[in-house]
This record gives sequence, structure tokens and C-alpha cells, in this order.
Amino acid sequence: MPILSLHNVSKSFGALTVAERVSFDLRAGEALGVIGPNGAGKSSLFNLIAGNLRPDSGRIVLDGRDVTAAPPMQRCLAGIGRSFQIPQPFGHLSVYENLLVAARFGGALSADAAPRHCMDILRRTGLAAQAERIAGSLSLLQRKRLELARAMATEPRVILLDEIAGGLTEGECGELVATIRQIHAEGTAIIWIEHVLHALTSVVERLMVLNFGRVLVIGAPDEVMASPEVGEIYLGVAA
Ligand SMILES: Nc1ncnc2c1ncn2[C@@H]1O[C@H](COP(=O)(O)OP(=O)(O)OP(=O)(O)O)[C@@H](O)[C@H]1O
Repeated sequence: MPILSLHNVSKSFGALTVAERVSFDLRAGEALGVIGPNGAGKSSLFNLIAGNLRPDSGRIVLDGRDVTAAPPMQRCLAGIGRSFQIPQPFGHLSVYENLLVAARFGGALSADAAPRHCMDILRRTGLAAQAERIAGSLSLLQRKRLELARAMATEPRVILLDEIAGGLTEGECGELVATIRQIHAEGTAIIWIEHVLHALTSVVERLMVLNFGRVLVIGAPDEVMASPEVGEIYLGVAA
């Protein structure tokens, strides 16, 4: 059984369609990459999955349970974790405190269980040495790590990563990718929107291309990148 399924999910803002009958399954533990031109509907897709946008039609099923009408908080508790394109930590709290908030409120961990869980996430996301640092004082790479860690602290079954590699140097990007690969290897399913293609394709098993809110193609990354439709929208020429 897939961990997450979208069935004909559609959403429009007036005349602008950001999702048009989007359907796909995410297998438990799978990593799926999402690419597409600016405005294709990638972030809107995350908002639909996380519950920040309500679809006009269609169904979203998490682990066999229909969550289409569930608000974001309930979806988070049900196992959908999310990182944002622009990191959104509590800047005046420490790194550890940020994780504690996520674990207690986003993951409903008990006061007894949360501290140990947060220490584990700090270690797994490469932030152990920064635990006491105020989040607002972190470097960009560390803020990206914190964004990942906050999502992981909610104990997600599926984690949504929105352009987490953007703005990093090549070396920093490699470090973050290694962490994401490890998290994936430990069993968390991932949907990752990313413009840094080589980072994305070094992790994901499948790639989905969105264009004008539609799924243009979904499949193995090398086959998707070699497909004429993708060449057409990225290079503006028919292959
Ligand atoms: N709440 C909203 N109301 C009206 N229009 C919206 C809303 N949210 C998004 N849009 C529009 O929907 C379109 C798709 O936006 P979305 O952010 O999903 O695209 P994207 O593929 O993530 O783009 P990018 O790569 O630039 O981040 C854009 O034209 C955007 O301006």
C-alpha cells in the first residue's frame, strides 16, 4: 500500500489552475523529486498535501486514511512533515528548543520522550554541536539543516522538502545531500522540490515533472530527463 496517494487533485485560483487532476502514489520509504518551471504549481502541490490549501476536487490519502479535509496540524500529527523554501525557525529560541516545539506540538511526543528524540534528530541532521545556539544566529547551511531537523522532529512518515538546497555553495549542497540521503536510507519517505537537479537526482528514485499544474511525466530520473516533453519545457525546443 502506498504511504501517500493523490487522486485527481485539482485546484484553481480563479482562472489560474495550479493543480489539474494530479494523481500519483508515493511508496513507503520512497524518495520522489519534483521539478518544473517557475509557477508550475510545485509549492501549491505541497500546500495541498500539507493542508494549507484545500483542493477543489480530488482526494489525498495518507497511509490508507483520507486526509483531504484535515487541517495542517492534523496532517502533521498524522505524519506529514515539511520544510519551507525560506527557513522559518523561531529565531529567538535555541536550535534544541526549536526541535522541542516541533516534537511536542507537531509530533505530540510526551515531555518524557521529546528530549531524547530531539537529541537523536540533532545528531542525525548534523546539528549536535549547534544545539545551544540561538537559531537566528545560524549560517545558511545550518538554517537549512534546522529546517530539515524541525520537520524530522515531528516524526514524519513523509517529509516534504521545498528547495532546501537553494542558495548553498557546491560543497555545502553536497553536505546537505549526504544528510538527506542518510535520512532516506533510514526509511523516511521524501517528496523533494528542487531546482538543483544534480542534488535531487543523486537521492530520488523517481522524478515527477509538473507544468501548468499538470503531471507531465513521472518515472526514473534519467528517463524523465531524456524525455522530449521535458527537453521542450526546459530548453524551449522540441527534441
Ligand atoms: N494563494 C494564491 N492565490 C493566487 N495565486 C496563487 C496563490 N498561490 C500561488 N498562486 C499562483 O499559482 C502559481 C503557481 O505557484 P507555485 O508557487 O505553486 O509555483 P511553483 O512551481 O512552486 O513556482 P516556483 O518554482 O517559482 O516556486 C503562480 O502563478 C502563483 O503566483
